Amino acid sequence: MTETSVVVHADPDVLAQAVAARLIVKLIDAQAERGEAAVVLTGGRVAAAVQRAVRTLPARDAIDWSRVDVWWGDERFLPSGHPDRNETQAREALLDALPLDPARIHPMPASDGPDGDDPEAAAARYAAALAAAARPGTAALPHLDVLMLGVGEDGHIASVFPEHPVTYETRPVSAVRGSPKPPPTRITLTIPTINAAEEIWLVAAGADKSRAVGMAIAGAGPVQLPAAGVTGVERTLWLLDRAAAADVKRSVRSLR
Ligand SMILES: O=C1O[C@H](COP(=O)(O)O)[C@@H](O)[C@H](O)[C@H]1O
Repeated sequence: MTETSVVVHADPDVLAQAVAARLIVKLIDAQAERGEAAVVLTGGRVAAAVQRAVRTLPARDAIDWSRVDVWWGDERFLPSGHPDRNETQAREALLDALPLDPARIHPMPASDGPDGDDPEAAAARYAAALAAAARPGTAALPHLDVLMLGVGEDGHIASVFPEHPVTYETRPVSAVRGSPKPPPTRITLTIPTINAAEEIWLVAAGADKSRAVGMAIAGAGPVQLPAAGVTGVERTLWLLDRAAAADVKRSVRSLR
């Protein structure tokens, strides 16, 4: 039975600190239970703030980072090291400061990677990497303890944009052409893959997110508002600051 909760924090800084603390505990618990942990990162401003907060929290040392797999929910299809790549952001904000096993860091391919400037081939390559990490006898995905998502002003999550054909995609990973948000070419996990994660955390801050967040929690259509279409296998958690939560009914908020 999946559980959905909405947790509201005072401001973006408190939100980032609280999500970082929550993520550290989640990874500690996953390692205690399974011996390893897997997190799916997202890009964007709140994600970067959370990543920086994890770096500064001493409790991060309670995690055996050599047994953490790091995946991405989406990527801007740009050359390796480009400052707008979600991978570059995460490496600078957090990953470069951690004793991770390089073999367990799984960035989405870059546009100057093994498939060149071919996002469909790059998406297929990432799907193959996910399948290769799946445990024998399970679906073509590894166990994903927590998958983090930002929420766009238009209600997009990862690189699944409203009314875009990718909202209907059933393959595990998709190229995205014609993204309404730059850059136009991206790679994304699709909704069915996102929904295979044990927990999904949607993290949003700022008044410009309030309309999309309010409509998604109220149950909008997932094609019109992709944030409305995600549900973790065990848990879906909305982690918001007060401004982003302005249009969320008080009756559905679990904490303030
Ligand atoms: O382009 C993207 O945007 C979303 C949201 O970013 P934000 O800065 O508004 O928080 C992000 O979740 C996604 O990973 C990224 O590619």
